[in-house]
Amino acid sequence: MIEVAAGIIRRADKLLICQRGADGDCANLWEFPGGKREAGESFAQCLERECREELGIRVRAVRPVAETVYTYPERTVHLSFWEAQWLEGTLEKRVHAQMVWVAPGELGNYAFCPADRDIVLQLQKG
Ligand SMILES: Nc1nc2c([nH]c(=O)n2[C@H]2C[C@H](O)[C@@H](COP(=O)(O)OP(=O)(O)OP(=O)(O)O)O2)c(=O)[nH]1
Repeated sequence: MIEVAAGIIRRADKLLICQRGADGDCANLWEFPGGKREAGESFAQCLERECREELGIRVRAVRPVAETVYTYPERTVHLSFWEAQWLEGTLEKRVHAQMVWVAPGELGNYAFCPADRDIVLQLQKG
């Protein structure tokens, strides 16, 4: 099972969502930024590292908000979603096709990774 941490990062009542690139898993679909946990890392440390590496920002993982296990045709992922606080840095589009801030009510306009269905529904409720 692949373990992944993903962050719910808020700014002025909006959430940061990112579109995955055209190659690889969940190509072109939207996600919450994060990535695969490495050996010896907690989910919180993983999220903080991935945000540094992939977005160029420093965040603090504040609290876990949801857990999902989802089986794609090729693999099963265990996703740990965390509320994260932006500490410093400016967003840099290093790996994603797009990064946008959206109001929770607008999340339905984006095609998310299938594993994100429940967290998206939860966030839409506010
Ligand atoms: N980051 C993230 N990944 C998600 C979400 N939903 C979802 O199904 N995934 C899946 C897509 C991928 O199969 C996996 C994350 O792996 P990844 O390829 O982004 O991880 P990574 O940044 O560590 O990449 P790499 O080093 O393996 O290239 O989790 C989500 O909301 N955020």
